[in-house]
Amino acid sequence: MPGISAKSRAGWRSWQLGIKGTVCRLSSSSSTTTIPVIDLSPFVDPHASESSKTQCAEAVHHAAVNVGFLYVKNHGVDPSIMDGALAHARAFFSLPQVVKEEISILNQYQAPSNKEGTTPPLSCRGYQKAMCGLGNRLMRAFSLGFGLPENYFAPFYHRSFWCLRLIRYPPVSPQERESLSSGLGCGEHSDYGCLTLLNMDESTQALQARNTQGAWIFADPIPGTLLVNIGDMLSRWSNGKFKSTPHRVLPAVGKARISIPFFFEPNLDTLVVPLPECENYARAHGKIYSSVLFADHLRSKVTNNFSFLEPSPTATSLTGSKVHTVDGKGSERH
Ligand SMILES: O=C(O)CCC(=O)C(=O)O
Ligand SMILES: [Fe+2]
Repeated sequence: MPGISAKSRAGWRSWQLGIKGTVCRLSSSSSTTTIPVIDLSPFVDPHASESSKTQCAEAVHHAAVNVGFLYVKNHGVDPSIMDGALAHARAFFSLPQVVKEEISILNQYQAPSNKEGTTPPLSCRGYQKAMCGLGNRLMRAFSLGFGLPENYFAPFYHRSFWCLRLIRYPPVSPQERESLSSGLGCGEHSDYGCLTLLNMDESTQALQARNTQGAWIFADPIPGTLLVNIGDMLSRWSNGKFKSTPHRVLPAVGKARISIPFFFEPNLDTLVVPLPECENYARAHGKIYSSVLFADHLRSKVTNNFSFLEPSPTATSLTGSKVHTVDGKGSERH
């Protein structure tokens, strides 16, 4: 999830080339790098062979370690679900301002429940289920990639504290696009959770990821794929081995852009214990991470990033029976 205050990291290793499978080759003036496109069908097909799963898990692992971003194709989410969500978002954003403000994050601390007259994006149950399904498939691939049992992460995700966000970037003039201080895009940040599953409209040259050479690389939509990126929490879970790559969004000239990030997170009460399987990596890079309760991690990120928030409850009360969330979604629902 984006921080409102941008954060950057120094000293990133260069993204490496040469991952197996299809590759989307993207160039910038100072470097060439790739965001791999990975076929996730072995984790969709219940009859897939173990060797096809292992191969796919290796590709996913490689991308998470070296790039922090990957496209997935044959991911098991029906295209009509993805397109339907974009259509809902478009319909919502074209509503009168006064209607949209009813559910403004500034007007309430918890998302409204599905009440009479609810605007279209709140009927998002099917989308949420599809994204949680995809998130679980990816976590199975990550488990195998770490050399763990395929269902290692399952107990941490059965009450995922997911968050769905609909974003519209208003169109800008060429001058405003040049001026990053216009505030109309999304500033450089890394996502603070585990996995972000991004559904974007057809606009190009908007989302950019920063490689270790500091070059901004466009991550344009590829039909039939979803873009996945690793967040800070999963990076920490992997003892820093997975990259939580900084990214940003430039506003589009003359045309609004819609994007729908789905933040697939563990249960709020998950104690994230950095994986011993990655300790060698952590030692070699001079940093061993400590365990953290996901609720504590989330609370500290959210309160740092959203200045309008009042001091939030303690972690212990957050993990209790009633959860409030600032992003309009919470857990305990599936
Ligand atoms: O709109 C996008 O393409 C990305 C948004 C994003 O990075 C975020 O919400 O964390
Ligand atoms: Fe982000």
